[in-house]
Amino acid sequence: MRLGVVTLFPSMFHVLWDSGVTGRALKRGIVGLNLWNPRDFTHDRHRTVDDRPYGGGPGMVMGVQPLRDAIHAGRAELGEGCRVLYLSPQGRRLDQAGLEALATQKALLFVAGRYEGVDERLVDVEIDEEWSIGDYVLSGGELAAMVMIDGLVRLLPGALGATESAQQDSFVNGLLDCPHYTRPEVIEGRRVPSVLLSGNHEAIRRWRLKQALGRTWLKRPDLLSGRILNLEQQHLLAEFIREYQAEYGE
Ligand SMILES: NC(=O)c1ccc(NCc2ccccc2)nc1
Repeated sequence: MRLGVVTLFPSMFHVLWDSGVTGRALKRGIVGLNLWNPRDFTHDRHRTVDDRPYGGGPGMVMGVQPLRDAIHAGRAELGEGCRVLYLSPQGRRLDQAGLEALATQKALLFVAGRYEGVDERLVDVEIDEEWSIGDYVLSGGELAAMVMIDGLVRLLPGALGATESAQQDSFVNGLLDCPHYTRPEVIEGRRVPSVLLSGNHEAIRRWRLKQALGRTWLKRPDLLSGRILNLEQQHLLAEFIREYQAEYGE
């Protein structure tokens, strides 16, 4: 998959090369990442990248010509089939299903807005999809783009080692993750659940599934309302609820 970002702060993206899953995927060529900075497409002495809003008011808008030229350069490099995504609070709310849909694309060009955003006519003409990573305002679209890139890369074949893919599975099947434990066996008098020390892999699998179902029921019942549970899952969740209510009443 080929990725591109149009951003006034390209140095922010260097962390993607430094760390873990994304760094390895980039080194292995599983994913490519190119950056285009509108400031490199300015022609005035001050390399101006912002402009005043029509209608007045506080704040500035991203200047049209440098941004448009940067987007065109990115599109030219990534190929005409690339989808141009704009990060903004007005966009479609990102979730795992959204990441999975985007991961099927051959090339994505993220446009990271700064200031008050981008001229609406550029959004209409240049942007294919608008995405939001949550209902809050950030100083720019860069961190939102990095969140999406991290989530996307993990879904590409070969990006995750055997160990990391376990974590992916837990949420991919739409449930919250089960609890995790490591040494020492006792912390502040709290022991590791004995099933995890039993070596009984089938019992451990069922315990982890039961915990994932139970925690989803407790913390995010909305994730359960939209899905069918198979017989084993129904049984394990019922068992969790029975034990929970015996323990905590209500
Ligand atoms: N919730 C998000 O995904 C998000 C994306 C960008 C952003 N800030 C940049 C910007 C501000 C206003 C208009 C367009 C872009 N803040 C939050």
